[in-house]
Amino acid sequence: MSRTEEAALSTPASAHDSADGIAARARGLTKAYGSGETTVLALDAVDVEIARGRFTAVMGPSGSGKSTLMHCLAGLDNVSAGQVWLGDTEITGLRERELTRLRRDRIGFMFQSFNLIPTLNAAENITLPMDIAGQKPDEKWLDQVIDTLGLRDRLRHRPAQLSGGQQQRVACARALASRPELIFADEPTGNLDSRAGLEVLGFLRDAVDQLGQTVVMVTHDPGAAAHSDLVLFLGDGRIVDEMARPTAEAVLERMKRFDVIRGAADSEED
Ligand SMILES: Nc1ncnc2c1ncn2[C@@H]1O[C@H](COP(=O)(O)OP(=O)(O)OP(=O)(O)O)[C@@H](O)[C@H]1O
Repeated sequence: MSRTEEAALSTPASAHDSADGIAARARGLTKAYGSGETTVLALDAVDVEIARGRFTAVMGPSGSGKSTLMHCLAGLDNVSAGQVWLGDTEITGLRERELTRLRRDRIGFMFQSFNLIPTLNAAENITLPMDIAGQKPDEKWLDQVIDTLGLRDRLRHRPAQLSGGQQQRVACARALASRPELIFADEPTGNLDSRAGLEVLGFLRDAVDQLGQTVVMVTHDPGAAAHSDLVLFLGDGRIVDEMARPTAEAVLERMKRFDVIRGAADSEED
């Protein structure tokens, strides 16, 4: 392991927050679905920067554009207008093959459904994306991820022999295994009971604080968002607010204001 890598492993998140510490960026990001009268503007000229080495949560009412934002930032979906960069690479305009390689090499994904392969054990599931890509895992890094996630004594177990929380931890380790520049997590606690959910949030937090990773998490849960460094609030396809060092109470209060606006709009329609 190089000195820089060693330093990155032991450097607190704040030290990663340098002027050039932008993991992903969008300018004028616009995404429309459909055409003509049925067009839905899911993202409306969004400007956003995702700080490197930080944990960012994305919240907002249902249909506000959270998943679309995540998909466009991750190059999973093409944009209608605007530009997206991953680090210094502009991904808007890349061909599908280049995008696939970029996603594989530089991005980790965690979804609500763990997407583990039932016939493979935990260790095999963790390294599967790298095996498919023909990459050799950095064993020291992998060891650290496995220990941080407390999976050492579960590596030979198949998904069916693991609890929901343990399965999500395996999915978390899989997302971290190739040491991606950016991890996108879409409702990673959505299918877990509150204890297992808390565990996974703790591990995402550790991935940022102890491993220097960058995490972007879409969530509906103010308690989950409280584990992040910064919450971005989306409303009708725009970033309408942000909150640093969030608490569950403050996030809940902010979310209630969306309900008030929605309630007023509904009564106008009546
Ligand atoms: N494939 C699609 N075709 C048409 N409209 C879509 C498509 N995907 C999303 N939309 C619309 O775009 C808007 C934003 O959707 P998106 O899934 O990003 O919202 P969200 O904030 O993630 O919602 P939720 O919290 O309910 O998951 C919604 O109005 C949705 O109906």
